[in-house]
Amino acid sequence: MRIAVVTGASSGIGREFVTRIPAFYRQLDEIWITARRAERLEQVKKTVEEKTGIYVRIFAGDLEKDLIYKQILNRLENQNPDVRMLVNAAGFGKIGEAKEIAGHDPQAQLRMIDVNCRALTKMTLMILPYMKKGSRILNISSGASFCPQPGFTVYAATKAYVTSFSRGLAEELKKDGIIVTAVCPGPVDTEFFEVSGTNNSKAKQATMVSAQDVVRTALLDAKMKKPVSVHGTLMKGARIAGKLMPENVIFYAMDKWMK
Ligand SMILES: NC(=O)C1=CN([C@@H]2O[C@H](COP(=O)(O)OP(=O)(O)OC[C@H]3O[C@@H](n4cnc5c(N)ncnc54)[C@H](OP(=O)(O)O)[C@@H]3O)[C@@H](O)[C@H]2O)C=CC1
Ligand SMILES: N[C@@H](C=O)C(=O)O
Repeated sequence: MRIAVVTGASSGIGREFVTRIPAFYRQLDEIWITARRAERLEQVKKTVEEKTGIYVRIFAGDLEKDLIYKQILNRLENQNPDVRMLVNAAGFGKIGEAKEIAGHDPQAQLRMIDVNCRALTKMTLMILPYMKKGSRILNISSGASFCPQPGFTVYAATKAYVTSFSRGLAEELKKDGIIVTAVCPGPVDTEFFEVSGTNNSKAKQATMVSAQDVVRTALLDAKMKKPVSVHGTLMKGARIAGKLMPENVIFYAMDKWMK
């Protein structure tokens, strides 16, 4: 049985992947989707099943808790599927200085590390034994992984982990023919900014792209076995600048970017 697994499937980038994966892998038997909001997952299931005929299996639960992994692992052990694609899209950010955020919500940034880094790593390591030559892992990182971002410090640090983890893993898995792509978008028009807190940044609003465009680029880049997928000229430039610019110039630019 050939399957794809998508986390963060209840909205935004993850949901967009679920709708596009059937055209990417035409011989899938099932897509397994996960997020906390079960009713949202039901809507995604209905839409995708009606459109493609592929069975969508729901795992509703919180990636900060153990139960969801047990449920998925149980199913993996019972069905021994060939996982063609894993998309780790679940994640969130909180805008603000680290000390400020900790002052009104002491757990928020630790939870961010749990979901953005720990859950992504745990899911990847759990599913890897079920992947074969030609399987793909897409980890949704961010342009925020290109350099430190004061005012979004912990979030940017979690995404630096995701990009680094994905690039290292991509090298390790080359011998097995498994392709890993870190997807690094700039601002994307999703519910992300409802969760992250007010997005006053005019630069972000002016450069916002759609989840459709980001996912289309990501799937093409994964097809071409690229280790990093960056949608759009601006973010491609930001990636190069993050490598070449002196730190004081980067921090000046980040200050403007966040305002
Ligand atoms: N939007 C943007 O500007 C950018 C986003 N990204 C990254 O893209 C990814 C997807 O974000 P995006 O689609 O934009 O945002 P959304 O808020 O639309 O989607 C986030 C998804 O993550 C799931 N999720 C969050 N916390 C948990 C949890 N504890 N357990 C299980 N699922 C969880 C949510 O589901 P539910 O609430 O139902 O649990 C939801 O499906 C994230 O990793 C984000 O960091 C990267 C660059 C830019
Ligand atoms: N890239 C976006 C989040 O990851 C942002 O800059 O807000």
